[in-house]
Amino acid sequence: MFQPVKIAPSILSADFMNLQRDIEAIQAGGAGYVHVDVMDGHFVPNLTMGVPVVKQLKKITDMPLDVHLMISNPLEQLPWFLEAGADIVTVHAEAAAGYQLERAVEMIHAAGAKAAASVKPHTPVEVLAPVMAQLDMVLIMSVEPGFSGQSYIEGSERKVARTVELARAVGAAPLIEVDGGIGVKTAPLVAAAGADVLVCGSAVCGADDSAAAIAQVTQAAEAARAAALASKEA
Ligand SMILES: O=C(CO)[C@@H](O)[C@H](O)COP(=O)(O)O
Ligand SMILES: [Co+2]
Repeated sequence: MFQPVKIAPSILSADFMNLQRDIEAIQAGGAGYVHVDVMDGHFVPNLTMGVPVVKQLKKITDMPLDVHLMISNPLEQLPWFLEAGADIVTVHAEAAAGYQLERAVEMIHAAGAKAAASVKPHTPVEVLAPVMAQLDMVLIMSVEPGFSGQSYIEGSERKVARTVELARAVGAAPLIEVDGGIGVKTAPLVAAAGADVLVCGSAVCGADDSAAAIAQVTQAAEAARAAALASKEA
């Protein structure tokens, strides 16, 4: 908990006709990861990008590719994304019932990538208990997955705090990423609760100056995190 906060700009809000330009801008602005939202039109009611985009991104940036799979039957497609160069792969608990989530984590690790699991807003984070000790990252959705530009669901920060507790209870310390409606106003809430990685779509890739936006969100998050830490120590 309380590692330096990193920003993972979601390229879903980037200008696809100028994607390389946008990637260079977020890298220069200090982004920690490139967040790639893969949607299949089935698990979520939207269709976005897939393996070819991950392959091309790998050629133009050395920022870690944080691939958020919002797809049904993730075990079928996981090998494709791993082969394409995904550095962190997130699988949704709702799409990987029973043993499938454990299997997904094994497959990701066997390929040398980092494994993450995500829960939608109405799914309790407790469903991740069977794999919590193996996870490199937990992704808490603070909007219903499917679209960028939605408003942060109030109270999502409580789920972040709960995730910290659950992880600690099994002696684990996965990174905690929060995704959906994160910007200067909401970043402080989740950072104070223990979030390490903030996905920002419209607030960063949708901004005129993405580097300035990264700096503003990071500053807001770090200030809240420092205040939370100070109040714990007091
Ligand atoms: O996974 C998703 C949406 O399903 C996200 O990564 C969004 O793309 C983030 O966009 P903003 O809410 O930050 O605009
Ligand atoms: Co996402």
